[in-house]
Amino acid sequence: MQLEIVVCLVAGKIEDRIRLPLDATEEELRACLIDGTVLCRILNKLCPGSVEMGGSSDPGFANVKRFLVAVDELGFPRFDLIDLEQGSLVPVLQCLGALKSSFDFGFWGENSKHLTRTGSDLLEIESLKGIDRSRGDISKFGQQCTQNREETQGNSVDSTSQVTDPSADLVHHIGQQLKQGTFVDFSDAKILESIKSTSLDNASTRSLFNVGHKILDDSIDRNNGDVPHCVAYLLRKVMQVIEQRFANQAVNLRIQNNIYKAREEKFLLKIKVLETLASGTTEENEVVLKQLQNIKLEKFDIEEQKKLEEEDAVRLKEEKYHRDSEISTLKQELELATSRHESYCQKLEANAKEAKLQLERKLRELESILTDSKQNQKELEASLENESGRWKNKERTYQSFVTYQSGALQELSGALESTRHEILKTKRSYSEDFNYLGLKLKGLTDAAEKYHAVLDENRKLYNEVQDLKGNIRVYCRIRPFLPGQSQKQTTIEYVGENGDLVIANPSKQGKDSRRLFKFNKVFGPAATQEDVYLDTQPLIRSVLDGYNVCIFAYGQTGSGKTYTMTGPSVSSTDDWGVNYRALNDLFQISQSREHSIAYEVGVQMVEIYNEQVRDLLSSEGPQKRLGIWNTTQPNGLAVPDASMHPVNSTADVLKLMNIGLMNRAVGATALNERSSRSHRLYSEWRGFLTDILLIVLP
Ligand SMILES: Nc1ncnc2c1ncn2[C@@H]1O[C@H](COP(=O)(O)OP(=O)(O)OP(=O)(O)O)[C@@H](O)[C@H]1O
Repeated sequence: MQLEIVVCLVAGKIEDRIRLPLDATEEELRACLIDGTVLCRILNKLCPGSVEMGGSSDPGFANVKRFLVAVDELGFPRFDLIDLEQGSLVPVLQCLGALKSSFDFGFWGENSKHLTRTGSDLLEIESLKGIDRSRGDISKFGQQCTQNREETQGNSVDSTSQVTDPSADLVHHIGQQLKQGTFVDFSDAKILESIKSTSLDNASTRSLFNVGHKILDDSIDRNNGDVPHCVAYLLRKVMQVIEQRFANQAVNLRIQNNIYKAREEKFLLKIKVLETLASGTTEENEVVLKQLQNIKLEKFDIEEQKKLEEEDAVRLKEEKYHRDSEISTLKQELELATSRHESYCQKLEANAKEAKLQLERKLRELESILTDSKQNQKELEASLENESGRWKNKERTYQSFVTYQSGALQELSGALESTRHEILKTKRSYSEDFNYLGLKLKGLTDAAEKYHAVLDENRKLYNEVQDLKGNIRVYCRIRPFLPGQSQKQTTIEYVGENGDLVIANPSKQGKDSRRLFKFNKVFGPAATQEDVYLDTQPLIRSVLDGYNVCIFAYGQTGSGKTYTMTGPSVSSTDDWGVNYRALNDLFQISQSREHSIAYEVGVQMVEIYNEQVRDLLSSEGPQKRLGIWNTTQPNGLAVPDASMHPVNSTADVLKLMNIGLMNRAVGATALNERSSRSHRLYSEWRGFLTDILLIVLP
């Protein structure tokens, strides 16, 4: 393949042939085009006079610069000088491709027609499209040219239509994206990029119409009536390119028209000259005739050419008419699409506003949540810090504790070792002592046996002393006047140390006006609870030695029986009466003897009222009567039928007494009426015995 064909193609005739081999490299092509002469010639042949060409001796790249200025003015894609100098040749080839495309379209009028006749050469330019533009592979370009030549040999103008259109890729690309709906997602910048990358300006007008149709067909196929913004933009771009081309074409037609008019005037002038010559000499006429024949021949050629051009003009007009109608249809569709697109845009804007509001609301919510979270985080961090501080303190404490313990352990193990030695030593001495003590123990056992015998003797003697003191002892306690009785006259005239008591009876005269009573001891009004108990205490030991003991209080109502036997209050031990003190001693002595003797203590609580005996601790209730009180019965005051309750401490007795007292209160009737035999004994002295309490120890 030779580049000269490119030159021939656009120049119409071969001048300054520059030969390039078929497998020309990129550098060979660059060397061919570098001075700009070839480029200027191509452009001048396409559009005569569009570039003023300097000589090949012009300094620098003057011709290239002129070519680029002219290309800019004509609205073709350009390339930079640097591309031709050392960069990629792809932009250069794209520029030539655009020139060729405009040629296809017949944009260049006369020249284009000339060129269309050189169909095979045209294919060489077509082969420019065969270059892998992205890689600028020139060798491929050569092979493609050869291939195209072979394929299209014998074909003329029509073969151009079979050659791949540069914008076919664009149509296919746009169709694919419309089908996939990916255009909808494109931004304007992306669409622009896409349009640039697919060389919309280089596309043929037919292809641009195809693009328009494709967009509209796909828009109808998609059935939703909406034309995406980017598609509308592309459509507008296509329309602009087509309009620009038609405008350029109209300008060109006007230029050609002017050229034709000038030529016509020139021919008319020539005809006039010929007519003038017709009236001249024969020699002159022969010369003129020869010239005339030449002119006729020339005229015939011109007429032929004119006829062809007229046909072209008609064809172009028709084509223009069709394209005008297509343009108006496209414009209408474009307007429709624009209005749809605007409404779609408005809808989108409304949606976007709503979405923005929602997002702002969500953002506020999220911000508040974030603030809360930060607060929580701070609190958690603070508590974590406290906790970790606490745990560190604990750790330190435990650490020191462990250190201390391990020290103590070491000490203990040392002590254990020494103790072990000590034990062994002690064991040895113990066995020695044991043998020694065994002997001693035998002596002690003998002594203990003797001691028990002595103890029994002692006990016997003690109880004999108690007997000697009297089996029945009667004590008298004088109750002090109660509050409010201070004005009362006392009936006690004399209290003897030996137990004598003289009572005065003011109602009687003479010898009967006073009477002497003899007791074991008389306690005065100032005697304490302890004083009263001291005489009773030795008898408690006799109880534990197996003797029967009975302590009871006898006296008129209000004489102080309960006070003496129980006490005014239980809370203070000083107030305790005979009962509590006796029980306390009973348990103390029994505990002190527990190693040698086991005692069982039981409690009965009965009430004798109107000679009727009632069991106050009976499980059958306080109303249970045990029979008639009879002082002559063999058991004396003991009541074998009353229930017995085992006790181990004074507290147990107190509990039982509370129960008994409660039962007594529940069962008591007509307490005020007293007619017991005992009362009758002292009825004679009732009036003046109210301050006397008898304590009887049988
Ligand atoms: N030695 C005393 N010192 C001070 N107050 C006493 C003394 N003896 C009795 N009293 C008081 O006299 C009042 C009557 O005493 P107490 O209830 O003991 O009589 P009682 O003989 O038990 O009467 P009853 O037969 O009606 O039960 C009580 O208020 C008591 O505190």
